[in-house]
Amino acid sequence: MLTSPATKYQRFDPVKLPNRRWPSQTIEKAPIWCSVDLRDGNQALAVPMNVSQKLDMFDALVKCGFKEIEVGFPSASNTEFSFNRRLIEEKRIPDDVTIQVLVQAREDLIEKTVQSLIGAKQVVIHMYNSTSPAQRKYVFGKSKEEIIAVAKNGAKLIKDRLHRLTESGTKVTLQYSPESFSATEVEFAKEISEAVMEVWQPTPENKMILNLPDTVEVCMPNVYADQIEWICTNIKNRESLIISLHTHNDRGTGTAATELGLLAGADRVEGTLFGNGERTGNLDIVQVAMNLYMHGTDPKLDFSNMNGLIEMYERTTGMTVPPRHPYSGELVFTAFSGSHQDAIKKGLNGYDDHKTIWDVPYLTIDPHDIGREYHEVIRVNSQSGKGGVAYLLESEFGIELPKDMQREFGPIANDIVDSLGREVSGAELKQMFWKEYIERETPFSLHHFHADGVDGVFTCRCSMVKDDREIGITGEGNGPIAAFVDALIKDAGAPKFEVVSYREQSLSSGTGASALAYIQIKTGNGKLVWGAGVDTNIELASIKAVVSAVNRTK
Ligand SMILES: CC(=O)SCCNC(=O)CCNC(=O)[C@H](O)C(C)(C)COP(=O)(O)OP(=O)(O)OC[C@H]1O[C@@H](n2cnc3c(N)ncnc32)[C@H](O)[C@@H]1OP(=O)(O)O
Ligand SMILES: CC(C)C(=O)C(=O)O
Ligand SMILES: [Mg+2]
Repeated sequence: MLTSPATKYQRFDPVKLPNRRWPSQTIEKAPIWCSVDLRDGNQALAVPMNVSQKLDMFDALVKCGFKEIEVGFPSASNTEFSFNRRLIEEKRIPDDVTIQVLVQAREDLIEKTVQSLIGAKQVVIHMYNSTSPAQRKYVFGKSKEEIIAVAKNGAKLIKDRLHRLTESGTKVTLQYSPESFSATEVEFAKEISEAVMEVWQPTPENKMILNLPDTVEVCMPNVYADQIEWICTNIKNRESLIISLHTHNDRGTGTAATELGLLAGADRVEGTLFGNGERTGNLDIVQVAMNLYMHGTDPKLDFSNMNGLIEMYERTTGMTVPPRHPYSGELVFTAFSGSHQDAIKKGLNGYDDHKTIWDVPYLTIDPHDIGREYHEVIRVNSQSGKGGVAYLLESEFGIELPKDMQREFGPIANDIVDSLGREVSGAELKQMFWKEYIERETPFSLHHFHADGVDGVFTCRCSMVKDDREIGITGEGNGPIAAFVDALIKDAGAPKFEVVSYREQSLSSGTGASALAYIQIKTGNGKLVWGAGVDTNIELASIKAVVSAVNRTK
């Protein structure tokens, strides 16, 4: 039996912040982004990336527009160290990109980290130690004062070595993370951060980064926002700090926590592509950036080749992007269901007319903006309706079914798709359409048709096969179609009917015929039936459409 949660777990105490301001703020501009793919993402992989995979990813991150990239934990392994050296020695870091490295507050590790950075143009040295009650108790077995001493000592060890970088021209920014910040008492997080600030002495001209991680997501995003606002309001010398967010996704709200944290006053966001990272992952930066984009704010990151980015990510990390992953997943712009397809199709047509503000139902952004095609948007299975079927026929083959004919063919296609029990392609739908309308050759099939006339009086002569027997028929009317209808009823024994609707269209090359005609007839007992015919000759296409409609009355 499951333990009662009340006896095993406890609610996370919210921060006391009665006059919180973040709920009425809006995000007006992109934050400073820092990708931690090559460190936090990498450390969470069963098989971490090798140097060449890390180089590939580094280049891709630069291409997306990241100006700050945490490239690794150089004291962790030879791979991590030599990756840094290759980036620096091979001059692979663009002038406007800063590399960031992570290190614990330990002397040997700090020493190695500094060595790994010699020769770089600009770097962020990111030091962390963990501060929550559970970490203090279990991992370090230290009091609050002793944990502060670990942080101050690490900060000093770094400070003492800075001249080795700055003297050779490297610009260094310092970053401190009270790891497990969101599970730490805010007063203690402030105290330890201020202790590090005392050592590093940041100024408004030479700021340090204070990164406040939701190392393990333990609370609701509004609580994280309260914590961030509390720190922003209460910490000394706020103007000398760049407040940075670093969320994980244990409760599934990493994106929300980051966005609310930005409302609460943060300046900077750390995260990874597609949310790779420890356990349930880091914040997915693509999501937050695209959320800004869909509100009309330039995210200052370029995800216009989303498929290329996914290919690189999957190749280098061995991870996959789930099909429902916001913005990037394979199915996130796809509608299978009928009413959604109908609305999207109408919305896309409407957008084509005005081309101003994107307002297509069910699509948060224009899929083209991230390099996706419209043919991925509407896909047909048994949940689909006539709109989806018509969309595929039109977008893939230029077949523009009259609206009323869509109502007739939609359910026919739906029954077939339902019995197949799978998704169908546009080509299969075309085949269904051809079988249902164009290839209907019994009981009547046309062999030869000829009509001539003047001043609204036409005569036609045709040969047909009826029930496997060749017959010749003639008729008269005010046009070739009317003459043919007369011949069919009078000489071929077709039941009485009249043509009530007619449309024709030309087809693009490659479809095997240049004209497609649609005819709707009304039989003697009032039944409405559509027919369709194709031919290189438009007159013959319409005559064939009449035959198709008559054959379909049975
Ligand atoms: C939330 C995060 O993502 S933090 C980043 C985590 N990333 C990584 O750990 C990846 C890279 N890490 C590594 O390769 C290794 O852990 C190394 C090289 C950093 C250290 O290796 P080792 O010293 O062999 O082992 P290990 O990590 O187990 O060391 C733990 C010790 O460091 C101490 N420690 C842990 N974090 C810190 C810190 N930030 N500052 C100071 N000491 C720390 C622990 O208390 C523990 O001390 P103890 O040995 O007295 O119990
Ligand atoms: C090192 C820190 C910033 C970290 O990755 C975390 O707390 O999640
Ligand atoms: Mg992390």
